[in-house]
Amino acid sequence: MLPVADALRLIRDALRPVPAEVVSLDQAWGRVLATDVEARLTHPPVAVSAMDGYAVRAADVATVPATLLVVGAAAAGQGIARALGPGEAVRILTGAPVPDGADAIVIQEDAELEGNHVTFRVAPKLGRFIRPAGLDFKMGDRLLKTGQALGARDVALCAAMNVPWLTVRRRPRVAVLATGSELRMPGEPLDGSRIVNSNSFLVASAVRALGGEPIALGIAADEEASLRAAFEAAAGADLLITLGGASVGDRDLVRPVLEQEGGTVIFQNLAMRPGKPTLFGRLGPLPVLGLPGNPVSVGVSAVVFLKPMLAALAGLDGAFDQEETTLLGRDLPGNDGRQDYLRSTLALDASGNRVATPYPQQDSAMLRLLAAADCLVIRPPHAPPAHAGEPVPILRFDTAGPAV
Ligand SMILES: Nc1nc2c(c(=O)[nH]1)N[C@H]1C(S)=C(S)[C@@H](COP(=O)(O)OP(=O)(O)OC[C@H]3O[C@@H](n4cnc5c(N)ncnc54)[C@H](O)[C@@H]3O)O[C@H]1N2
Ligand code: MOO
Repeated sequence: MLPVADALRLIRDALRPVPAEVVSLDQAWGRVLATDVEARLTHPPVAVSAMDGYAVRAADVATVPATLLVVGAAAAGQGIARALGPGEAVRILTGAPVPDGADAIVIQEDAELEGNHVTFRVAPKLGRFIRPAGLDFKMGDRLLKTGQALGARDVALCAAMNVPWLTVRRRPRVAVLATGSELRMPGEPLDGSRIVNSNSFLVASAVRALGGEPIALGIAADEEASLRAAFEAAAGADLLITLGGASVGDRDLVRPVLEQEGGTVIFQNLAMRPGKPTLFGRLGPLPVLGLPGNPVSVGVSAVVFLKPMLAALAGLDGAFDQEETTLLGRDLPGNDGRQDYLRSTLALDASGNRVATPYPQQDSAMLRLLAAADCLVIRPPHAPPAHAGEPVPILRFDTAGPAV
């Protein structure tokens, strides 16, 4: 049985980022940059006022009260044509260009206007409330980097940098194939001991949440011809995920058919629970992840494998380090040789610490607890008994994308 960390390394070594495409800003959220992004302007382009008030020469207001002549008004995007002379002030609004000659802004709360004269009772410091040109960024500054996923703030920054188009990785296309003659699609008539296909929906939804594009290949029967046809339909995808038929039973055909078709198996059988029969291989250029059929194995694999795989296909930096640490909410017995992923709730204790509490029942077929869980507590192979209050590694379900 291969340790999970080794499996992740083999997966990382086998995956390459998908090609890039150009998208407009309104399609950019959640995408991963395939080039650095440079500012196409300087922001602010000129010195501007940070407040509503009066632009002055600080030296004219060094002794207060001081009265100056108001010679014009400046608003955002609309400066005044002439420079400020001695004894002069300009009415100025937030964001307006500061007139030449002015070197401080006095806010209007500290000024008294009478006719076209303004009196100040507070002496401003040199440069007060003036944002110099380029305070935010300068033309040519590289503010966003290749491999970065774009959140809402990043998209806004690109817009402010006057960059309307971005070169990003196209969404990885993930073909999803359920296998099992017992399976029916939700809503189909069910007879006998048919099972409803839930796994395809979990994986397709997770692929979407992780920035990919799922391709639904439906259900293959437990027959070689059916699997073969489905494998052919996956050509052109960036990744094929098969669900079920991964174990050692007579009807577990994913591996035999993959090998018959000239594919290779890079690993199978992991020291993990659930998810032991997980397989990773290749069919020509197509990476193949074979997950066991148990719905909980699929849910766990979505976090443990799918997330880093989609990150690697999208060229996302640093996404293989997803573990966090929280405190354990209950005592746990010592572990055997498989790394356990325990469905757990996450809550704050009375002191404000985050606490992860595993459910007492962890059967691999119980989808209900998978859906209710907030995170997975990781129990490394041969971990000694753990006590409530100890720090433990966890994987969260709710940290898919770059969000805001
Ligand atoms: N002798 C052994 N038997 C088993 C071993 C083993 O090492 N030796 N491993 C066990 C482990 S661990 C797992 S996990 C399962 C995985 O088996 P398969 O990958 O072959 O999964 P299936 O048999 O196809 O299905 C298992 C279970 O899940 C249901 N299922 C399948 N697909 C779906 C779907 N798309 N949606 C919802 N539910 C699905 C299926 O009906 C079965 O109930 O093997 C153990 N056995
Ligand atoms: O590894 Mo299986 O997924 O334990 O249930």
